[in-house]
Amino acid sequence: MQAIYSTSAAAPDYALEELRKESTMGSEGTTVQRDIRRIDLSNFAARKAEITEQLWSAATEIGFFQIDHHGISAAEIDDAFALSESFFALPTATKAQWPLSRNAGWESLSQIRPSTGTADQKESYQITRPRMAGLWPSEQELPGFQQAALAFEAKCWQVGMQVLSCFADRLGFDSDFFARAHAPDSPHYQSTLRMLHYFAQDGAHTPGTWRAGAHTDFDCLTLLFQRPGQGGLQVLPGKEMQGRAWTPVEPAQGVITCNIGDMLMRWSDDQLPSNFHRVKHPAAHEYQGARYSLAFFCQANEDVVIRSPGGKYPDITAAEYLKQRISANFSNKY
Ligand SMILES: O=C(O)CCC(=O)C(=O)O
Ligand SMILES: [Fe+2]
Repeated sequence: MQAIYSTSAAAPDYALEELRKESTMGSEGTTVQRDIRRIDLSNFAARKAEITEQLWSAATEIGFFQIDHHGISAAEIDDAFALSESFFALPTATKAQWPLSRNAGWESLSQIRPSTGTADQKESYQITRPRMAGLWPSEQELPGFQQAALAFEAKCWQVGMQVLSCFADRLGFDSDFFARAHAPDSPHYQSTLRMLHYFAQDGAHTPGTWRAGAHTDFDCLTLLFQRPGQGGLQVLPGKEMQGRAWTPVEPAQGVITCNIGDMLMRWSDDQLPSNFHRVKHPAAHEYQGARYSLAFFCQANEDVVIRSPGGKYPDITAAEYLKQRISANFSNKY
């Protein structure tokens, strides 16, 4: 795979500070255990003030955290993984009918992170509601897929908006501010459900490659589902970024790992830090099989203007913001 970007002297001149930062993050670094906070969302309406305090301190101090009792059952998560596995089991020629464009459709070995300059060793299928014309498997190819995938996407949206409503309260916006900014019935909706399949490890990996190279997410908030036994995710807390000491996030049944993304970092005048994360190849003594994960990216609708309370950054529409980030990862895919 030809690298488009490298981290050498020829590194491109990125317009956004977020991209410049990312282009320096490709090195191996070290690993260190850190406590990963788990926040219980049960009885959300009655406990919202308490949950908000816990989310806010985890998000401002660290930038990633886990939630449980969030309203998506373990069985629903298992079903979503089964759906994703059935999709990736389709023949390559079938999946190639639905090529990725603007966060919708299928790609394989095509995402080149500014941090590494090499392609992630994975395939993914992304669902962005208004952009799916011609990109769904037919009922013959995968019966019930579209309906089940959209139902799961809607559940993720609900959870994402609950968490964001807590941040809205603390940022001085009204509680529904982010739900309006991510309104799913708008033609400008651009939140994305991403199914990911990291290939089984077949011998030693090519040096310099990653299952997913180090990056911060482009969005406001990411909900990430992992399968027990299929680890590899490592995170770097925003405030401790300079130390390059990565922390493994072990998968746990029913739990959602959450990241703050760059869009919300900007929207909060940097109060809520995004954090770098990556997916490493399994070590020789670890499970070598395929890894599946599911990510839901809360990305404000295209027509929404990102204007932070303190005005630290100039206004930018969510459309323009994502366009710059996606263009730096996928050549000609926006
Ligand atoms: O698969 C994972 O665990 C992480 C995926 C990820 O970080 C992404 O797609 O942005
Ligand atoms: Fe990510």
